[in-house]
Parts: sequence; C-alpha cells; structure tokens
Amino acid sequence: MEIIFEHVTHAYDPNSPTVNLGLDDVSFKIQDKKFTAIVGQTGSGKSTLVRHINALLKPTSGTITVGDRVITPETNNKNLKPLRKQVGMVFQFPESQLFEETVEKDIMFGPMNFGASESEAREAAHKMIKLVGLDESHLSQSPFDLSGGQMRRVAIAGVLASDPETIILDEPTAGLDPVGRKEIMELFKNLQRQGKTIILITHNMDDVANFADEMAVIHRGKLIAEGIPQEVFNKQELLQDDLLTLPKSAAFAKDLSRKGFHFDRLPITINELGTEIKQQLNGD
Ligand SMILES: Nc1ncnc2c1ncn2[C@@H]1O[C@H](COP(=O)(O)OP(=O)(O)OP(=O)(O)O)[C@@H](O)[C@H]1O
Repeated sequence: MEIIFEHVTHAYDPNSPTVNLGLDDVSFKIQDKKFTAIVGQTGSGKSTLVRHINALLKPTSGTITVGDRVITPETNNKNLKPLRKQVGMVFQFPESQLFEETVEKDIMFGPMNFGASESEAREAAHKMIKLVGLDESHLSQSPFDLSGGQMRRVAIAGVLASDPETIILDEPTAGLDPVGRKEIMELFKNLQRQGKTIILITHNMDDVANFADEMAVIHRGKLIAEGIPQEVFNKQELLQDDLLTLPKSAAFAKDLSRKGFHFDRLPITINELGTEIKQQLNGD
C-alpha cells in the first residue's frame, strides 16, 4: 500500500499552530511493499510521523493518503477500524501492552477485535507464534511467565495475527541482545519478502544498512533527506552537521580513508566493505 504525506504539519499545541511542531510541512512517499527506515535524533518527530499513518494522530494541516483512504485534519475517529486493520503498529516495548491470562488469548485479541471468529483467531495464534520463532506450547502459558524477549515476540505475533498489509515498527528491537535483535529484524525482512510494506523507526544504523530499501531522515519535525541508504549515508552535509550517524562499516571505511584507502562511496554493510578492501589490497 503506497503512503503519501503531502505538506503534513502537526502542532502539539492546537492554540499555537506554528510552534511546538511535531511535524513541519512534511511531504514524501512510502513505497508499497518496500522496507523503509525512519531515522533522526531523539525528539525529531519520528513517532509523530508514523502515528499519522493509522490516524492515531491527525494532521493540523496537510493530508496523508494510505491506499484509498485520505486522512485530513477533519478526519474523525469513526470508521477507523478498516485503516487500523490495514496498518499494524508495534510500539516501543510492546510487551508492556500484554494483558490477557494466556499467550493464546493475547494473540487472538487483535483479530477478534477486527471481526475474526474465535476459530479463525485461534488458527492465526497458532500460525503466528511459530512465525515469531516460539513453540506452540507457550500458547497456554501466561505471557508474564515468559522472558522479556519472548514477551516481545508474543506482542509482535499479536499485531501480525490481524494480517495487516503495512507494519509500522517503532524501535522493535530496543533492549534486545544482538542475537534476538537479528532474529527479529530477519523476521520483518521475511514479512516484506511475503509482500508486506515495512516501516521501521530505529536508532540503529546497521539495521538500516542491512535491511532497509529506503530511508528518511527527520530533524526538528522536517524531512531533511530521503532515498536509498547507500546514497543517504553518503550525503556529506548530513554527516558534517551530525544529523546522521554512520553504520559501523561506513565509519570504519571513513577511518581507513585517512590511512591510504580510497572509497568513491562509503560502503555501508560488512559485505560491501569486505569487497572494497579486497579489491584495493589486490590493486584492482
Ligand atoms: N503528546 C505530546 N505533547 C506535546 N509534545 C509532544 C508530544 N509528543 C511528542 N511531543 C514533542 O514532539 C517532538 C517530536 O517527538 P517524537 O516523539 O515524535 O520524536 P521521536 O523522533 O520519535 O523521538 P524518540 O527517538 O525519542 O522516540 C518532541 O519535541 C516531543 O517533545
């Protein structure tokens, strides 16, 4: 589902529509079935941006088109269920929203809320628990008897169980160890391969380099750059002004360029870096 922001401004204080702007005249497109990363410093407006996609927040001015639905300042809260079913959202620390007495009931809650029958929701719970890498035996457990990483997976399964077309992830791997983080990121990449549109807010530039097709950089509520990660991470003006940090491979390449190596463009993944170094050592 294509998502189009057109001149979207969000003022947190409606009495002062030009100050305390969460978003300031943002226009851009999020492409259907792509993996798009949204990055920017703390407080730059990333969460504010994505909360407009399922109308959790309404724009003060401008429009957001989500498939065939247009969200405007006048959009009211009635009839938002179809949109919320299409656009699933995994919030930061989603495990804090688990509340049912069993894992199965927790995963079933979303689909039943959107009109699935009990047996359809149960079937979805059995499918999704496996998809997030957990055993079906956990379904009968209390979510609160699971480890933090397992709870995170259950919460993600709950969002996936409604089969949303677009999945928004607000720092879904925060606090996970490197192995857990990689597994979760690969799960989302696989969902994209199966046809989902993925939108990821992250502070981890290695995840952007390794998983995203597109990225957007937000600063003080404004969109200041967008494009494929390889291009955006090579924008000198962003790096000079510390508006963007580099993935580890690119930072390492930058160090090497002070020691005699030359990179036309900074490599952003470990594979690209390895290839470049090999070529230069071989004198290719
Ligand atoms: N409910 C609110 N009321 C008033 N101001 C808010 C509210 N929520 C966010 N803001 C302000 O809007 C700006 C953008 O916040 P937002 O949470 O979108 O940033 P973010 O980039 O997601 O930050 P982080 O990386 O810390 O999650 C910040 O200045 C923040 O203080």
